[in-house]
Amino acid sequence: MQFETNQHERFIYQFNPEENDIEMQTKDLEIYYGKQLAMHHADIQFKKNTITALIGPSGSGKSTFLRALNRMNDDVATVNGQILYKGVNINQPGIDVYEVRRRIGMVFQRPNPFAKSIYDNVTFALQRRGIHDKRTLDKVVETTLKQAAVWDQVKDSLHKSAQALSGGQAQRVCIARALAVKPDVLLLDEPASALDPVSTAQLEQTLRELKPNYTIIIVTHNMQQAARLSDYTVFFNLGEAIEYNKTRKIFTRPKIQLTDDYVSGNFG
Ligand SMILES: Nc1ncnc2c1ncn2[C@@H]1O[C@H](COP(=O)(O)OP(=O)(O)OP(=O)(O)O)[C@@H](O)[C@H]1O
Repeated sequence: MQFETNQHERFIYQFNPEENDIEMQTKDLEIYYGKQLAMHHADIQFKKNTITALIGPSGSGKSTFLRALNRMNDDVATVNGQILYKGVNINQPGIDVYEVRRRIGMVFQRPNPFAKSIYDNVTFALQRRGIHDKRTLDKVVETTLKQAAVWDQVKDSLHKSAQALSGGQAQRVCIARALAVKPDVLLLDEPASALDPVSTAQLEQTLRELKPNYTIIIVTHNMQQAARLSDYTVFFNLGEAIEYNKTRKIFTRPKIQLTDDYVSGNFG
C-alpha cells in the first residue's frame, strides 16, 4: 500500500525544549518495506518516565514504528530519518545496535520465555556476557522479578521451567528478563493481548510501578487500556501519526476528527 503524504490534518504535541526531559524522539521518520511506504510523518517525542500508548487500526503501522525505535526492523525495512535517544541519533551507521537494544528493551505480544528455568531466562543476557557470579545473578533475579511484580509467585520455583508458567506470569518474567540488562526504555507490543483480564490488570499495575524509573511505550488495541494506563497517546492511521497529545485530551477532546471517530468507535 502506498500512502499519499500531506493528505491529512495532523496534530502532534511538542514538549517545551527547555524541559530537557525527552528520552526519545523521532524526526522525519519514514519506514519502507521494499517500495511500500509503511510509516511517514512520525515526529514524536517521548518524555522520560511516562507511558505513551500507540493506538490505531490494524495495519496502521504501530508495530512498524515501535520496532524502529530499537532498530528491531533493520533486517526487514529501510528506516530513514532520525531516532534520537538521549539526544543521540541511533539510526545512523556506526551505532552499536546491541547496545541500543540493551538500553531500549522490547517485550512482545505473546509471552516468549525460553525453554529454560525462570532463573536462566532472567539472567540469560548476563550469562551470555560472561557474568556467572552467583551472588550477582541472584540479586538481579530477585530485583527484576520484584520490579516485574512476580517474585512472590515464582520465588520458590526459580529453577523450574519458565514455560510452565501461566501467560500472565510468563509475560512478567519476560519483563524481568528485559529489565535485567538495565534498559532505560521499555517497548511493549500488545503485551496483554494474550492475557485474561486479571493478568492484564496485574500487568498494567506492574507498568505503573515501573514508570518512575523507565520510559514506557506500549502498542495497544485496547482503548480502555490506553486511557487508564498512559500519559500520552499517539493515534496512527494508514502509516501516519495523525494525532499525538496527552491521553486525557485524545480521549475527551481530540483535535482531529479522525481521532475522535477512532476513539469513539465510529471508525471505518
Ligand atoms: N515484515 C514486513 N514486511 C512487509 N510488510 C510489512 C511487514 N511488517 C508489516 N508490514 C506492513 O506494514 C503495514 C503496517 O503494519 P504494522 O504491523 O506495523 O501495523 P500495526 O498497526 O501494528 O497492525 P496490527 O495492529 O494489526 O498489529 C501493513 O501494511 C503491513 O502489512
